[in-house]
This record gives sequence, structure tokens and C-alpha cells, in this order.
Amino acid sequence: MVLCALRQQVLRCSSHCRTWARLLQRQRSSCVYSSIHGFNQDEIKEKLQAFHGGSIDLLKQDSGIAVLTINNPSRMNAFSGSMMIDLEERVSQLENWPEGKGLIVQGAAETFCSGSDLNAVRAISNQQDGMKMCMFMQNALTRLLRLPLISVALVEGRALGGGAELTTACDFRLMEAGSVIQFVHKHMGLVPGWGGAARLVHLVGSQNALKLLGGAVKVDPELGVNIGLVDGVLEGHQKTEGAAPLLQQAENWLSRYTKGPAPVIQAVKKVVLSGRELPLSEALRTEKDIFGTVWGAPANLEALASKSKHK
Ligand SMILES: CC[C@@H](C(=O)O)C(=O)SCCNC(=O)CCNC(=O)[C@H](O)C(C)(C)COP(=O)(O)OP(=O)(O)OC[C@H]1O[C@@H](n2cnc3c(N)ncnc32)[C@H](O)[C@@H]1OP(=O)(O)O
Repeated sequence: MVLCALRQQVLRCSSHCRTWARLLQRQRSSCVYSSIHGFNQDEIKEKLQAFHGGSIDLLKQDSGIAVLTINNPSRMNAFSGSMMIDLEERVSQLENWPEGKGLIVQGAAETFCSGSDLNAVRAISNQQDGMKMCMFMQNALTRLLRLPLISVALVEGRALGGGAELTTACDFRLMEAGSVIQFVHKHMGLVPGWGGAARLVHLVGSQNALKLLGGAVKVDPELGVNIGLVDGVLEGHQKTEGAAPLLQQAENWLSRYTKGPAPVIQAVKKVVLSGRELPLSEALRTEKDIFGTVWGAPANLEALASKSKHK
């Protein structure tokens, strides 16, 4: 009897492991570009590495909420080439964080990010290299958005160009009163290339996206909330006496969604992600697979045993 139950448990575990492995594989192979698209990651990495400066810093906290900081204050947190490589590495670290539940993306020194480092942009202004950089960043930001963590961009100061695009690679956006998100690409004779236009259309609809990109509109918190780009407005702690530090406010905001065991929070993100990205039949099959990973798992058994009521 005991052996039989044990055998069933082992079978269940190995089936869960297979499902997770399949889901993880699906997630890993979720890069937009690979060698079959003629994309050579090592080649572009070598070129990007030549434009160094700044860093992308990752702090994984015991709470299961990590903080990713865009750190290049002397250039208003613009992305140097080496920071693009850093970003990809930090995303890999987050993909392999079983205890992770949430992620806050912020800029250092009270501003979010002013996009690509214009010095690097000038140096790689030929079309081929520009497109390779864009493929590299699309891969990194797509993987960021597809992390099994609930992510939020904390916008303080300015999010310009590629910085505005980065905010759309998070599940949510919080803005400090007085901050601005601006897709300035038109003023630079460009359009977004890091996937920001495609994601913006999903977030705010094509009419609003056309207005924001076509007019290079400065989005303040009020406009952001009105069009559905922004999910919350935080009090500027330097201007409002008694207000908590912004990062603390963002953690409090996020914690209502990350409360609970990591496997459940990760499963929540995964079902939403599959619903958002996959055709319905495939999304339904994926949802079934993800459901299989939480059904009968410890959090589910504990909840059943506690006979919890949802009043
Ligand atoms: C593919 C391109 C596209 C993309 O990736 O999708 C892009 O992102 S293109 C880049 C878009 N961003 C910009 O064009 C920003 C340009 N900068 C500004 O508009 C202003 O600097 C600012 C960000 C509004 C800040 O203005 P202000 O507060 O007056 O400060 P300063 O202008 O003095 O800036 C301080 C310092 O930072 C340097 N800086 C700012 N942004 C960048 C940048 N993107 N790349 C490189 N350097 C940047 C700025 O030059 C100043 O440096 P110093 O002159 O050496 O002090």
C-alpha cells in the first residue's frame, strides 16, 4: 500500500518534471531570432562589447522580488553596448531562479533610461549592424517579458527612446508623479526597433500607439493611466513629505500580486503569458500543462487541508 502510494508520488513527480522541462524549453527557445534567421549572437556581442560603460545590476531578494537597475548615471542611464550584453546575462540569471516571483526594473540616480547610448548609435550607424543590435535587444527584451515573474517598470524621471521601449517589456508600469515616458524615435529619424512598437500596440491599441509614436508624445502619469499604459502613480518621495522611497512603494504595490508560493505565482504568469501570446487552441493546451504542475502540488494540498473559505 505504502509502496504503491510512493510509486504514484514518484510517477507524479517525474511527470511534473517532464512538464516543467517542456515549459522551460518552450520558454528558452522563445528568442525571436536564432541562427535560422541568420542571427549570429556572438558576432554582435563582440561589436557591442567595444562600447562599454555602465552596468545592469541585479539584486535577488529573499522576498522573491528582484530589482534590476539600469546603471549609467553620467549618461542618464543610456544603454552602452556592454550594458546590452549585461542585460541578456541578467535575464538568463532570472530565468534560472526557482524562488523568483516578481521583478522591479528601475534606473539609477532618479531617472529611468534615455535609450541607446548615442555614442554607440553613431559608431554603428550602418544598416546591418543597426539591425543586428536590434535583433539582440529584441531577443533580450522578449525573454525579459516572458520571464515567469510578474514584472514592473518603475519610471522615475525620464524613459526616452529605447528606455520607453524597455518599460513595455514589463507586465506593469508605475510612474512617479512628474515623470515622463516618451517614444522620441521620430525625432531621431527612427521608429522603435527593440520591439517597443509591437508591444505598445498590444498595450494601448493601434490608435493610441499611432498617436504616441507619430507625435512623439510626452506621456505623463495622467495620460499614461488614461490610455492604459500605466498601472499606478507613485508619490514623488522628495516632493511629498512623508512618502516612502519609490522602490519601497513599488515593492508594496507589486507584493499584492506576488504573495504566495513561487510555483503558483510563476504558474499565474505563465497562463497569462500563453493567453497573451499563443493562438487559442495552443494557449488552452499550454494552460492544461501548467495547471498540471500546480494540481496536487504542495500549495494546492495545503489549501485543501486548511478548508480555506474565500469570504
Ligand atoms: C535605436 C535608437 C533608439 C532606441 O534604442 O530605440 C534610441 O533610444 S535613440 C536615443 C534616444 N534618446 C535620446 O535621444 C536622449 C537624448 N538626450 C536628451 O534628450 C537629454 O540628455 C535628456 C535625457 C533629456 C537629459 O537632459 P538634461 O537633464 O538636460 O541632461 P543632459 O542633456 O545634460 O544629459 C546629461 C548627460 O547625459 C548624456 N546623455 C543623455 N542621454 C544620452 C544618450 N541617450 N546617449 C548618450 N549620452 C546621453 C548627455 O549627453 C549629457 O552628457 P554630457 O554632455 O557629457 O554631460
